[in-house]
Amino acid sequence: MKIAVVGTGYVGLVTGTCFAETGNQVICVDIDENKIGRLNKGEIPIYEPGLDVLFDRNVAEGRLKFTTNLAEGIKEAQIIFLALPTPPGEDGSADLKYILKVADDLGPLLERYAVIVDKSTVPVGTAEKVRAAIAKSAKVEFDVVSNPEFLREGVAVEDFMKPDRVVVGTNSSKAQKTMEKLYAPLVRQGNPVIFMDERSAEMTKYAANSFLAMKITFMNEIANLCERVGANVDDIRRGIGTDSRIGKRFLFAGIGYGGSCFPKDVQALAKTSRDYDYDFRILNSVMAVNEDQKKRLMPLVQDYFEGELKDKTIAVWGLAFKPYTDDIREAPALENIKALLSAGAKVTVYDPEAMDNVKRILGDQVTFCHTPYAALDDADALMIFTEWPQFRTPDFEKMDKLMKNKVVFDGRNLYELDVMREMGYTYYSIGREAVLSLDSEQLVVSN
Ligand SMILES: NC(=O)c1ccc[n+]([C@@H]2O[C@H](COP(=O)([O-])OP(=O)(O)OC[C@H]3O[C@@H](n4cnc5c(N)ncnc54)[C@H](O)[C@@H]3O)[C@@H](O)[C@H]2O)c1
Ligand SMILES: O=c1ccn([C@@H]2O[C@H](COP(=O)(O)OP(=O)(O)O[C@H]3O[C@H](CO)[C@@H](O)[C@H](O)[C@H]3O)[C@@H](O)[C@H]2O)c(=O)[nH]1
Repeated sequence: MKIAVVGTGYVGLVTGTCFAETGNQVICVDIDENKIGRLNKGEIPIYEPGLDVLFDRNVAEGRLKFTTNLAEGIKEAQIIFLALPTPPGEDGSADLKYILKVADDLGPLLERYAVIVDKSTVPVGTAEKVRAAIAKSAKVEFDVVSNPEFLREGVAVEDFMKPDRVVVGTNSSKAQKTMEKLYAPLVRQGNPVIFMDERSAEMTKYAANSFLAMKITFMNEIANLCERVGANVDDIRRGIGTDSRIGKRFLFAGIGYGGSCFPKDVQALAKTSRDYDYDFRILNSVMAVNEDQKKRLMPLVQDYFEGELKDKTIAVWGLAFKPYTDDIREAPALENIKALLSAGAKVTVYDPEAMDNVKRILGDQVTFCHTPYAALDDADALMIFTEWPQFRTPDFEKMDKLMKNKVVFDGRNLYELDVMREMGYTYYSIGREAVLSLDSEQLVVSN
């Protein structure tokens, strides 16, 4: 089939590349000339494992093309994906200006029937707005369907090519047939394409992300309680995750969820609820708890250094909001680094992929290091924010020689408590040890 993908960011690029891989002719459109220039030179602007192989093959075989010209991109398309940003507005609602602008532009350009697909995460009612915007000037028949995307960054290709499920919202049998044909190669593994009305499809995406954010937040609260009652959240995770009704995934306590999706989508669903006069109380708690969780380690750092961080050097391992991505949107590391800097600390950082993105924000306020060990040179403490695999089994002896103090504040629970204790490290993690002295704001964890 002939496909256009409008918006060549994370989702657009993966969608375009994967549909080219299943034999379609794909043109990706973006207004960012620099991005399209790089893509036309064969450069992928994001770090996403496994994307390069598919990208190179499909570009080389002529199935994947790029343009800044919307008219040229959609000219022959049977399906037009909108993979455009939906950032939070000031009131938390998803800002639809990018989507509705493209919808306005599309109307006069459509020359034949096409299925316009909302791939972006959009609130209930958006498909109707997109339809109305296109209809203002369209001279041909078209359908608008909702097809939310569930891929995770870092494993996006795998998620896209082997989806747990595909959700499509439409009342048009013609559009349904087109979407069935498009997704047939991806759902052969036995996972379904679930058809429903478009409002339910739009809600499904927010329900999925909010549920997962809630699941993580629940475990973060269990972790906080573990520190008070003297229990270990890792054991609780194993103890409850083996119950198939609960499931093992997304139960890892840590320094709070981040990324470009959970924070904004939970906010947007809360806003939709308010718009419909419904007080979605769980969502409000999820947001409030996550804000606190991101700050969970700072009181421990302050306490350890008796409030005196001035001229202390704090090494930071991990900047990306999670491993296998260079994405730093809503990354807990950033907020913590800013807190360290404003307390007067010097900060040395290492991340295998995300340092260039952080340089654009923090410039020379922190020292960027080429290895994790270089960041530890003369450091008074180490803080960990991302569970990159290389941080899991470091050379502790080497660390010992480099660091001034053997102190680790770990927001991802990477190391065994007894191993750290045996090696003489002072080790703080999330929800795994009893609290010795309990002042509601300034927790001191035993080690
Ligand atoms: N990133 C993810 O992991 C993920 C996963 C599932 C769903 N989503 C949702 O998908 C949507 C897109 O997310 P993303 O992370 O790919 O966004 P992104 O910001 O990485 O990319 C969006 C792209 O759209 C382009 N763009 C803006 N206006 C345009 C226009 N008028 N014409 C053409 N291109 C235009 C931008 O230049 C940019 O390249 C969002 O709604 C997001 O919530 C994201
Ligand atoms: O047990 C866990 C799992 C995740 N996280 C954190 O949760 C955040 C989000 O992680 P993840 O869901 O893996 O990353 P995303 O790429 O943001 O993917 C989410 O957001 C996408 C955009 O909507 C959806 O498509 C995906 O299905 C959904 O998982 C990150 O900060 C993780 O560190 C935890 O703290 N504990």
